[in-house]
Parts: sequence; structure tokens; C-alpha cells
Amino acid sequence: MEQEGPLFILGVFFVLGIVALTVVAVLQNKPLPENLKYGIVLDAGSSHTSVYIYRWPAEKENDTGVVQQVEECKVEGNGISSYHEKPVEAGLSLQACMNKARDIIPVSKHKETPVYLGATAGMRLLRLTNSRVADEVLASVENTLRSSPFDFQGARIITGQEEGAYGWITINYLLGNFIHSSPWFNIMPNSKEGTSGALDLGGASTQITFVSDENIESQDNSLRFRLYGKSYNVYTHSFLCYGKDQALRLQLANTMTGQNITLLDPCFNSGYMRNVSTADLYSSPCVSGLRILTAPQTIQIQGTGNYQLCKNKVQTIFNVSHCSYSRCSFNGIFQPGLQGEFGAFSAFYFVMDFLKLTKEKVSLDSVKDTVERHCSKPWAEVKRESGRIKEKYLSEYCFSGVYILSLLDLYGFNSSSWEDITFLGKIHGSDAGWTLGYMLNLTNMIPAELPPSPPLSHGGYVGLMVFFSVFLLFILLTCWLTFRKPKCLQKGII
Ligand SMILES: Nc1nc2c(ncn2[C@@H]2O[C@H](COP(=O)(O)OP(=O)(O)O)[C@@H](O)[C@H]2O)c(=O)[nH]1
Ligand SMILES: [Ca+2]
Repeated sequence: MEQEGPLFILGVFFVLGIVALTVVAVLQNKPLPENLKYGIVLDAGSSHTSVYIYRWPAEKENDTGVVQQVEECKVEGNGISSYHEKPVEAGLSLQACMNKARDIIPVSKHKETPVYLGATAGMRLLRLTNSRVADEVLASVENTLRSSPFDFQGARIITGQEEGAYGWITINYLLGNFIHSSPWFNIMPNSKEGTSGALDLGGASTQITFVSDENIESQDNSLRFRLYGKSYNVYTHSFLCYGKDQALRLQLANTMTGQNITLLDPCFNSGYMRNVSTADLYSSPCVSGLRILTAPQTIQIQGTGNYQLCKNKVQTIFNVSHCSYSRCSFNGIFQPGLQGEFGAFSAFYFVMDFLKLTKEKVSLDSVKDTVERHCSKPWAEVKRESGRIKEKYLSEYCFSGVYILSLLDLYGFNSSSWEDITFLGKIHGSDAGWTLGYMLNLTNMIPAELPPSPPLSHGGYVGLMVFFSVFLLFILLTCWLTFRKPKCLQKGII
């Protein structure tokens, strides 16, 4: 009886000690209050410029998947390369979106917020045509960005290889494909985590990028990455002039004849008409080599809306007659066999979304049927059904649908591998595209090796501490109840 008292007090102190330890440990490891950081990337595309604003918690910046897009501001007007006759206006066109960025990002963060401008194929083409004017346009946008309160980090024309690579990094970062399961529970340390291939269709170029286990026969198409402790052999190619706007020019230039001022085109819906200035058509370096000197100043396109005839015309812009490698996609460009899943974004998504082909997996045959049905619709019916869509976009869905099918076919997507393609607009609220990957790389937020991380999250840690405390308490209580002498056996009672 008498030794029960001290044991009981001991037990109480023991329990208090456990509780105190748990509380201190939990408070000690409580995540710090979030300190948010921002970044701005301008995507100066051939058809338009978009200003993306990203945000992330500073203390987690080396983790994967923590950066989020908080805003996309679409700049009024066309791409910056369209200001080749008045370069100063290129910079002025960005002002409204940069002012919006000032309002969105806290003033206290302005000075530390990096801003990058990357120009893509529209400026690559302008540089080919007139590099001095291209420099003047870049100088103009640089002026505007330098005058902003942010930390200007440069305005440049990125290469097609960069555009492909950063698009691949963006979608795999957002899909969480760089995350490794915790080393504690990863029973297969070399387990093959898959990444997704990236398919980007712009107006002036298109990119294909994916991990390949095959030998990449052309060095220009081979990239090696070391990200979060894993190495990747990546194939990438950017086809300049094969964005959908330039491809349409190629198709038109290919069917131009010297005399006719009317061009019957099966890639436009029947009843649709469009006047095209031949000077404008041939102003692109993509088609200047196809110029017909006797072509009239203006031609009138008249749609006849025929899928099969359109497909035959579109196929004339691809050269599949020569390949000096073991295998090519088109125009003599090496491409290994397709591997894994693919995310298709930008104009791939815009077109397929209009045709209602992005929600669930659709077979290649039903995609072809949908495009064929759309092409055979009279223009008046198309306008009636979707009149609120910009005519420039609405009039080109037949061509674009046929073009996408032809392009993906040349990449090697057949009826079974077509199912591996997902058409992506945004992933967890962030646009699929090269800009996020570009910023992650330039701000060194993608470490080559896995950053040291506690094997458990804060919640897991707390849960474990509480579990073991209760478990110890249970053990203690059981010992006390088991070894305490029952009353009836105690001396003096019987
Ligand atoms: N249908 C449709 N097309 C769009 C939309 N926004 C952009 N596009 C088209 O998508 C393509 C985007 O290309 P862009 O990124 O500017 O050109 P890049 O420099 O070659 O990457 C262009 O052909 C645009 O006309 C949209 O909302 N709807
Ligand atoms: Ca683009």
C-alpha cells in the first residue's frame, strides 16, 4: 500500500514529462510563417504577349511543385514582332500589364521580384528578316521593363531548344513528376518514375520534347538534365515555320498559281471568304522562297470545306522524302520512337478544346470524324453556332484540326499511342507552357540533387509523437493495474 504513493507520483511526473516533451518538440518544428516570393515572365509569342506572375513560399523554394501562377495578363494587340515598323510601340504595348503586376505584387516585394522576357518564333523570324529591327524591338521592350519597379533580369529571344526544354520542365514540375517517394519508404530506390512528354503548338513554331531511352542520333536534339537527384536523357526539336499560322501560309503559298485571283481552299468552311495580300503572305521568311512573281496583289480565298482534300494539301508542306538517320519525323529531322505519356498545350489545346476533344480520352478515329464534320459545316452554320469566337480563330479550326492530325501522325502517333496524349490548358491553375520552366531554371529553384528534407512532414511528426505518448501512457497504466496487489490480498484485510 505505502509504496503505491511514490509510484503513482512517479507515474504522474513521467506522463507530464512526455506531454512536455511532445509540446516542445511540436512547437520547435512548427513551420515558419510563410514569406512569399514573386516572379514575372513575359511570353512574347508570335501572335501575342502574355505576362505571367508566379508566387511561392520562400522557405520551400527548392521543393518541387510549390510555385503557382497567380495571374496571366494578355497584352493588347499582336506579338512584339508585329511592331517591326514602329519598334518603340512594342515596349509601350506592355505597359498596361506591367501596371497590373504592380497592383498584384505587394510594393515591399517589387525590388526583389525578378522579371524576364522571352521572345519565341515570331522574333526568330523577324531576326532572320531584319536583325537590326529585331534588336530595336527588343531594346524597346527592355526600356519598358527597366522602367518598372521590378528587378529586370533580361529580354531575349530564346532558342527553339530552350522553348521545348522549358515547356517539358513546366508540365513535369506541375504534374509532380520530379517528386520522389520518401527515401524511407521507397523500397525500389531506382524505381522508374515516369515523366510526361511535351507538345507545344505556337503560331510560328512547334516543339516536341520527351525522355528517350533510345540513342539520340543528332546532338542538336539531345538534352541531359539532372533534376532533384535524377538524370534525364531528353529528345527535343523545334520546327520553325510549323506553328499553325506559318503552316497556313505554307499551305496557301503551295497552292498559289500565277493567274487566279480566286483560290478555292478545302481547309476553310464552304461559303467562307478571305482576302489575302500576297505581299503580306510572302513577307514571312517561311514562304518567301515560294513567291510567284506573277501572283496578283490580292487573292480571294473561297472555302469549299473538304477534310480529305484539305489533308492532301496540308501534307504537301511536309517533306518526308529524305532522312539521313535511322528514322525521322519530317524535313529530315531525326526523331526516336515516341515514349510514355504526352501533354499537348497552347494551340494544340485551343483547337481541340473548341472541337470538344479535351475532356476525356477520345480515339483517333473519333477525332478525325469530328474534324471532318467540322470542315464540312457551311460557314454560316459555324458562325451561327459560335459567333462569339474571334473570326480569325473560328475560320481556321478546320485547317488547324487537319494540321494537328497531320503533324501528330508524322511524329508517329497512331490509333493506340494517340491515347497517350492529354490536351492541357492549365495544370493546378498554372498555364502549361515554357515560361514557368524558364523562371525555375533562372532562379535556380530546381536543384540537381534532392534537397535534404525531414523524412516526415510536420503533421506526420506530430502524429507520431502523440501516438507514442499515448502508447507509453497505455503501457504505464497497464503495468500499474497489473502489478498493483488486489485489495483482498493485502495484509491485515483477511
Ligand atoms: N483558337 C485559339 N487560338 C489561340 C488562342 N490564343 C492564342 N491562339 C493561337 O495559338 C497560337 C499561339 O502561338 P504563339 O505562342 O503566339 O506563337 P509562338 O511564338 O510560335 O509560340 C497562335 O496561332 C494563336 O493564334 C485562343 O484563345 N484561341
Ligand atoms: Ca508560344
